[in-house]
Amino acid sequence: MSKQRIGVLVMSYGTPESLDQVEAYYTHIRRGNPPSPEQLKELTDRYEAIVGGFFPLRENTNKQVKALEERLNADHPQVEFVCYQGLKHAAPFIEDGVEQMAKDGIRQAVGIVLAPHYSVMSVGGYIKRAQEKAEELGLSMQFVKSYHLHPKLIEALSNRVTETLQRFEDTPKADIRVIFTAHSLPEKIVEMRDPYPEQLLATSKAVAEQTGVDNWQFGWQSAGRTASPWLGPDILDVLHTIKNEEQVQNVLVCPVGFVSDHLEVLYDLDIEAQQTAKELGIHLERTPSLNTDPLYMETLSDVIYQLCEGK
Ligand SMILES: CC1=C(CCC(=O)O)c2cc3nc(cc4[nH]c(cc5[nH]c(cc1n2)c(C)c5CCC(=O)O)c(CCC(=O)O)c4C)C(CCC(=O)O)=C3C
Ligand SMILES: [Fe+2]
Repeated sequence: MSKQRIGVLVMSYGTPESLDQVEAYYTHIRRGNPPSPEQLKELTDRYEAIVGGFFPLRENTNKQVKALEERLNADHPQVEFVCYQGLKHAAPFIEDGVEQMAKDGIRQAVGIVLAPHYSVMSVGGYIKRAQEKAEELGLSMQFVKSYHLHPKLIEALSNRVTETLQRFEDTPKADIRVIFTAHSLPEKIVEMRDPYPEQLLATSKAVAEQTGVDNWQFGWQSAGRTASPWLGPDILDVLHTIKNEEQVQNVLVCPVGFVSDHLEVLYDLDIEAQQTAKELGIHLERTPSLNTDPLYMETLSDVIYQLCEGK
């Protein structure tokens, strides 16, 4: 008898492949509205600032998907797991991934997003698109919605916090403010009783507990520049406030909402927040991204398998 075959749609944000694709990418994020020349230049400049217009998210997602497929098949040799990529704003799009599964004759499929926290505006959007395409093709799919408290995820993040605290050398731990961050979303999600802020706080609290960190807080980052308000306080404002009101001089930023090196980490934190910290005389460090951390791959493998087993 042949092995049971399960298709896994691994979804991620997506990034351009080259600088000339930035406009199409940005237009897609803006739901078909092309950016103004100023907006396009501003985004292109940010990509150029991070390692000279290289798009690390592309390679990182490729590596994560490959590592996850290997992990799943090593953990469960009785099943054949086949991973497909589905990106939100770049090719291969979410719909392309679902279509490829159907073409390959996949009968059982699950979907997961490379982002641990659920929001109807983020993960919810990925799932909706995959679900719609799957229904159109008569493929039945199940989805992992969040995995923000999985013990191996907490362990992976805690290891990074503990290791990065060493960079402050002789500074007592109590004098280092740990700031957990995630991508901001429009404030209206709060009225919608969206679980996103609560899940992010739960992850932060679990990591703080596991690392014995008492001096911590949460801050938002990378808010959109639109007329409607976004969740705050923003990390840049937090840096000003804690320096001016509490004389904090050492900050460790841990971006718990992101799992990969990309623009939000390499630009918004490493360039923009670092610049603000320098101006304020704050020593700022950031925890390394998870990327293909084996504990992160095990987290994904576990939650996918549990879903397949109906646990
Ligand atoms: C919740 C969330 C995550 C985390 C969860 C997840 O991973 O899904 C995330 C991740 C990412 N966001 C990314 C890039 C961008 N996001 C933008 C704009 C927006 N993000 C939003 C939300 C999120 N975004 C929202 C509500 C907007 C406003 C427009 C809209 O309503 O959709 C813009 C437009 C310009 C700007 O505002 O900066 C860019 C370039 C990249 C890729 C970076 C790279 O290429 O290296 C990544 C991983
Ligand atoms: Fe974004």
